[in-house]
Amino acid sequence: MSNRESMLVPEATECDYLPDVLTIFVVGASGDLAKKKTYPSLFDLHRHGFLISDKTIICGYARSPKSDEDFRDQLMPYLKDGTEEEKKEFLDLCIYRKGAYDSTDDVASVFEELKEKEAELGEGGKVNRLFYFAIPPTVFVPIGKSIKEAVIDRAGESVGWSRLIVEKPFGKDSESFQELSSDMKALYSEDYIYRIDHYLGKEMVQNLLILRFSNAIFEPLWNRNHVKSVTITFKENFGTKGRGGYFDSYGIIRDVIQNHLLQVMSLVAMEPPVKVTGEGSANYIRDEKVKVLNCIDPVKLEDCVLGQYLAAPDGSEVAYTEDDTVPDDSVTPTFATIVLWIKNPRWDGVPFIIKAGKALNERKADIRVQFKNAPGSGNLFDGQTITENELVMRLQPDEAVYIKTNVKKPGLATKPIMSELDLSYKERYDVELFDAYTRLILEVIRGRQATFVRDDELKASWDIFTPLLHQIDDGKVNPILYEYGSRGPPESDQLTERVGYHYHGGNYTWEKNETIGEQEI
Ligand SMILES: NC(=O)C1=CN([C@@H]2O[C@H](COP(=O)(O)OP(=O)(O)OC[C@H]3O[C@@H](n4cnc5c(N)ncnc54)[C@H](OP(=O)(O)O)[C@@H]3O)[C@@H](O)[C@H]2O)C=CC1
Ligand SMILES: O=C1O[C@H](COP(=O)(O)O)[C@@H](O)[C@H](O)[C@H]1O
Repeated sequence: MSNRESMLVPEATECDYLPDVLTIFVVGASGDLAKKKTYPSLFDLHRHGFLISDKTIICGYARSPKSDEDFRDQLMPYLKDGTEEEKKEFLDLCIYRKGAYDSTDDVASVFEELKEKEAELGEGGKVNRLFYFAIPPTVFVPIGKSIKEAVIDRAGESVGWSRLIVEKPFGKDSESFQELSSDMKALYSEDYIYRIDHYLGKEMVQNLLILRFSNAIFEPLWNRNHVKSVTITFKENFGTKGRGGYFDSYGIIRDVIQNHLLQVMSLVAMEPPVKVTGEGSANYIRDEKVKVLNCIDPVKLEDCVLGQYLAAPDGSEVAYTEDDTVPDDSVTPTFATIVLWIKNPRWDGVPFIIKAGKALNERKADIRVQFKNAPGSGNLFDGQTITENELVMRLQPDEAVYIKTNVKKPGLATKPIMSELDLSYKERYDVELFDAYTRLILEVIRGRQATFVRDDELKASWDIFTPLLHQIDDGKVNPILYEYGSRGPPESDQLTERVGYHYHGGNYTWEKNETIGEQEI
């Protein structure tokens, strides 16, 4: 058995749902998300043995008419990696039915057919049902109501669990979130609902709690006495790429900061939960995330820099406002650096810097914990440069954890240089890292809610950003313009420096698998 297989198999054997029939009902199956993420992830689960052909029904549901064959042809180009035979076997499981989202009758009539299939496959055994909402939030409640009346309320004794996966955006501010949340709560209790934030499914984000709490070396340092700043960065080297219509009414804060990056930050900053894995851990973890979010004051304008991208200097890329789907006078930010302050005994005074932008110089996401300088090091080393240690966890591309550390430059001189303790995943592990969606759908099937966002977490996160978002929506803040392909507005570096982040600049170069410099005597 290869290393790759050995890392997969124990997971498959943990799946106690496998003997039951599983019906997956994908609402919005004709849409972009379903094609690009939901179905490819279901395919991944199927070809790795997490979904069993003669126990699984996958039914797509949306308003447009389509035959099963047409639907399968549309999915085919999005299925990557597997063999043609694996693709065919998976697509044979996928059927498509048309219906309205607000029609209990339409959903009921599809389920009449599905119940027959379930009975055929189940041979009297148990049936579980997963409903995936790959739809805009405006239709969460209508389809939620139709499913409840047509399926959940009429579930017979053979039905085991029913679970709902819902996708962001969960509102646009505190008020719209509350409205959506109370409408959904009137239909479903919290244990039915799995709110996806795909950043929680990324390998390195899943690694955070293990790294923090299973190593004796980190937790004693993880506080205001030793940490100087924490930076969470998200950069994309492309613009809104035709998604300007959606993006313009959201902006970068609603698009990635209020959700993905704040989720990552709450895992970095929270107190240890009662349990990280096993029985009860989902609520223990989420309790701690909410607590830390509730210690953050709403963002003040002076703690943020907003930007919007211009065209590329060589003319190869157009400015944000030149996108046909964006109004010419839009002031929607495509870049933001925001400093958050956690008012609790662990973090009081430590800046948590969240930086996110589109059309920048590179694509990357990372977490950077910068530690304070070693006490007395200036004197000990005769004024030679000693730089602050940094623990960096790179989420993408190329997952890595490295600690920037001062060591003696190899050779005869006694000169400190910055080097790294380096764990690069590609070099260390021969294992397929699954897409975040694949991982998260499997977690839903296993009934593990820890990596899904609870209602009260969302409330707390909207409360942090809502006053700022309203100022932006009211046109009270003009973003600073930056060139496509740059690092964003220079004011961002000025802000991070002002709050205490120290950029090491030319003191450090990473030279993969190469020797460092000339030997000094
Ligand atoms: N295992 C591995 O794969 C390892 C890879 N490396 C690589 O080595 C390189 C250097 O690593 P590292 O030192 O961690 O990261 P960088 O030097 O790229 O950046 C460090 C931080 O400084 C910021 N920054 C960059 N330029 C400026 C500036 N002019 N003023 C203020 N802030 C600035 C960056 O912000 P911003 O992102 O916004 O530009 C980033 O947050 C990277 O490419 C890294 O991937 C290093 C160690 C191990
Ligand atoms: O949710 C979103 O995330 C993507 C970035 O996801 P990643 O996994 O590729 O980092 C972002 O491009 C998009 O604008 C946003 O809506």
